[in-house]
Amino acid sequence: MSDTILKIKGLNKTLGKKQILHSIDMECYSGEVYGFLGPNGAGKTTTIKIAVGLLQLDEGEISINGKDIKKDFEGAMANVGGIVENPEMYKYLSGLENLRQYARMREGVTEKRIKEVVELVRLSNRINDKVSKYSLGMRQRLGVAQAILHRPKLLILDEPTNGLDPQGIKELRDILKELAHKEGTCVVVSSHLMSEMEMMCDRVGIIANGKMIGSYTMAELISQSDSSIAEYVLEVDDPQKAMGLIKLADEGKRIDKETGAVVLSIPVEIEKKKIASVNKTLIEGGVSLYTVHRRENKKLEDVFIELTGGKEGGVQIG
Ligand SMILES: Nc1ncnc2c1ncn2[C@@H]1O[C@H](COP(=O)(O)OP(=O)(O)OP(=O)(O)O)[C@@H](O)[C@H]1O
Repeated sequence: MSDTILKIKGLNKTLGKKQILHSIDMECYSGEVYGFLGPNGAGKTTTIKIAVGLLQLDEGEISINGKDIKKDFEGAMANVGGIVENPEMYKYLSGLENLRQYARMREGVTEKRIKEVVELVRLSNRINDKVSKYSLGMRQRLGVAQAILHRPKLLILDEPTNGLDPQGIKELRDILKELAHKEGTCVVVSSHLMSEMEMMCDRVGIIANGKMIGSYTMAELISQSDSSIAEYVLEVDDPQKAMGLIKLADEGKRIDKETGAVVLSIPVEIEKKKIASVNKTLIEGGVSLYTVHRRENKKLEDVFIELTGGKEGGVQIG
C-alpha cells in the first residue's frame, strides 16, 4: 500500500477579486507519477504554488508527508522539491558547481548524493560543462537534480515539458518514472497536454475552471474509451470525392473541418484490410492520397474533452 504524500482538501483561493480555486481535493501517493491536467488558466499553477509554499491558501488543508502546511510549514516543506518557474541557475558555472552551490543551502547533501542525482538525471558526461552550453532539456534535468538533492518525498513540476523537443520530453519522462517507480518519490507533473500525460503518468487528476473533476488511473480512463476503433486521417486532393468513393457507413467517415482531411473510424480487427482497400479505391477513383496517419487513442482524447466540458475551454490535445 502506497503512502499518501500530498493531500489537499477543500482548497479555496481568491486572487484579486476572482475565486481561482474552488474546493480542490487531491491525493497523491508515493511511487507514482501523478499528472495534474487542465486547460490553460484552469488553476494548476495556483494550486502548485500553494503546495510548494509560494502562495498562501485562503481555506482548506494541505499536508505533505503527513505534515500540515499551516501547523508545521517547515516540516512540510522539508519534504518538497519543486520547479514552478524556470529553475534559477548560474549560467557561467558548470552544472556540478551549480549543484554544489545549491547543496550548501541544504543540510546533509553529500558529494555522494550529488553524484547520485547527476547519474539519475543522466547528466554525468556533461556535468562539468557550463550551464550556458546546456540545451533547454539539460537545464530542465539539472533543475530536477537540484530539486531532489535533499531526497524530498514529493517532487512537483509545473509544466516541465514546455518548450522541450520530443527527445527532451522522452528523457524527462524516463527520469521521472524512474524517480517514482524505483525511488518511491511521489512525482506530480502539471500539463495541458493529454498526450504527454498518457505516456508519463500512472494517474491523472483533471482540473477545469478551478474545480477538480476527478482523479483517474490511466487504466480507468482507457476503459472509458473505446479502443476497438482505430482512427485514420487521410490527406487527399479532393476530400468530397474521396468521401463518395470510400465504402464505409456514414458515421465511420467525416471531413475534419479544420484541416480538410478525411477521417475514418475503422474497427481494429479489420483496419489493415480496410485501409488497404480504401487506398486502392481512391487510386482507382482518381483521388491523390498524400498521407495516411493512424491516430492513437483518439477516443481517449475524447474522454478528456468530455470530462473538461466540451471543446470550449476543454483540455488542449497535443
Ligand atoms: N495574481 C493574480 N491575480 C488575479 N488572477 C490571477 C492571478 N494569477 C493567476 N490568475 C488567474 O487565475 C487563473 C488560474 O491561473 P493558473 O496560472 O493557476 O492556471 P494554470 O492552470 O496554471 O494555467 P496555465 O497553464 O495557463 O499556467 C487564471 O484565470 C489566471 O488569469
